[in-house]
Amino acid sequence: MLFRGLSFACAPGDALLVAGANGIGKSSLIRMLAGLLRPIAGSVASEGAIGLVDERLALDPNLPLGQALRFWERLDDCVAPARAHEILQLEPLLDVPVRYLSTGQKKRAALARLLNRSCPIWLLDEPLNGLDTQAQASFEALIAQHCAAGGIALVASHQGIALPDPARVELAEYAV
Ligand SMILES: Nc1ncnc2c1ncn2[C@@H]1O[C@H](COP(=O)(O)OP(=O)(O)OP(=O)(O)O)[C@@H](O)[C@H]1O
Repeated sequence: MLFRGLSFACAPGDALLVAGANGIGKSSLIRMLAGLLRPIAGSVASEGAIGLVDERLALDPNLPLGQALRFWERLDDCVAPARAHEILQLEPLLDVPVRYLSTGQKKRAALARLLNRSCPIWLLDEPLNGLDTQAQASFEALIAQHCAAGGIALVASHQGIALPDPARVELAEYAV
């Protein structure tokens, strides 16, 4: 048992920060919200498509990045993939096999998958991990834009992250 008695709601435009020490259950909560893990008790209701970014890249390590991203761009009916490549500065990397990308480059590739889906609910598990200061600031700006356009951003992070007027869930308060 990780936590009990936790309840919250997010409306369009909301940002919510899930905070807590290593192992408290932030990733588990995010996986429950994404429908990948079933809580022992309680329920999750959501309206609208959910985009999850966590430590798993979900890109073929043997393909050049452009081709690996194209797999998802086709599945997701993405109409303007070049936009995400540009925003995340992936253009110079499109011919590089995914397995050769650095930690931060891989994270930017995962974020491109998220942008290409244009889904209203973002579940972000440690989204700044591996990003340099400039890439962190750019992604924080993207989160602010997403919320300003009526999206929801729910973020688990143990490092400081700038979110627009965030609500905060301190998981330690619900720990069992
Ligand atoms: N499938 C599983 N079966 C059993 N225990 C698990 C499982 N997945 C995670 N745990 C345990 O649940 C606890 C919470 O893990 P979780 O990954 O949710 O923590 P976290 O708050 O995201 O940690 P971190 O900040 O280190 O990423 C940990 O003690 C972990 O070992």
